[in-house]
Amino acid sequence: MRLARRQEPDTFEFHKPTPGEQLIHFEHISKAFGPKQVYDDVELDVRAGETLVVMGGSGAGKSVLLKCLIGLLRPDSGRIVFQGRDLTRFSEEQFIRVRRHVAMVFQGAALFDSLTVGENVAYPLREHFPDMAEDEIRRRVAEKLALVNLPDTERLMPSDLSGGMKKRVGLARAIATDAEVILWDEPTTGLDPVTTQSINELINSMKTKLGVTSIVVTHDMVSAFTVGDRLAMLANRRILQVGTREVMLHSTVPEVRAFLDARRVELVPGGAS
Ligand SMILES: Nc1ncnc2c1ncn2[C@@H]1O[C@H](COP(=O)(O)OP(=O)(O)OP(=O)(O)O)[C@@H](O)[C@H]1O
Repeated sequence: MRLARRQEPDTFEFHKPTPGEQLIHFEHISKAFGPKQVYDDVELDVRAGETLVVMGGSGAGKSVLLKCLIGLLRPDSGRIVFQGRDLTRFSEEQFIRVRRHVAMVFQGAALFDSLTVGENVAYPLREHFPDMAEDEIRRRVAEKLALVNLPDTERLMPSDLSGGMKKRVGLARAIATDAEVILWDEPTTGLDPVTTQSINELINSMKTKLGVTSIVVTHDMVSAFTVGDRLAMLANRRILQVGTREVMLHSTVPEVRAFLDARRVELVPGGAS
């Protein structure tokens, strides 16, 4: 049934994209907090099925970009176009529907401490699908926990978990609704190398097995160059350069060069592919 014109602004339907097509476009985004100008004319596109890494120094505005995409913050001007729809004009109610398809894995996992692991993962299912049967919720929770290598942990409490396990529960919760786009805010910060590697592998397997599009914000250049199909450098209130690993490794943009040299990216095993 075709919706009446007056209802159109209240709907948000995700259409399965063709891999590689433009999915999201940040268009002339500006944002300030009081006197602090965080963005001035940010331009960035995200393609369906890719992992796009956003890198930049502390306070550059990487997390704010993700928060603008899911409506937790609003740009002052510009548009965020998602499959042809301008999200900056969306109401909170519409963003709730967007968040079914665009899930964020928050820095520090942000689990509910008073809920079991199982209830944490079930939370978005109960929120977005109030009519879903308990059996189906249990099945999906078990499936997602298995996917993040934490099978049979439903009854544990967050306080029983290590930092890496909490991150993985946060991921299971983010993917519970089968979101097509996942936003990762510092997914490997503070993790040991083995857990970091398992998170990198998860990001890659979300893409290869499920066709998920990811935006990853990270300080961790090993992770950035392991998971990123393209990398974007955010600095001086703008996206200064976007490119493949190879392009970025050989960047001649002074800010990008200085950022990468300071992190010795050339020494990253497998970094230059
Ligand atoms: N809700 C807010 N209110 C006021 N200022 C904010 C808010 N959120 C972010 N900022 C400011 O915006 C700037 C960018 O923040 P953001 O968290 O995006 O940085 P970041 O690049 O992710 O940094 P980090 O790598 O340290 O997490 C910072 O100066 C921050 O203090």
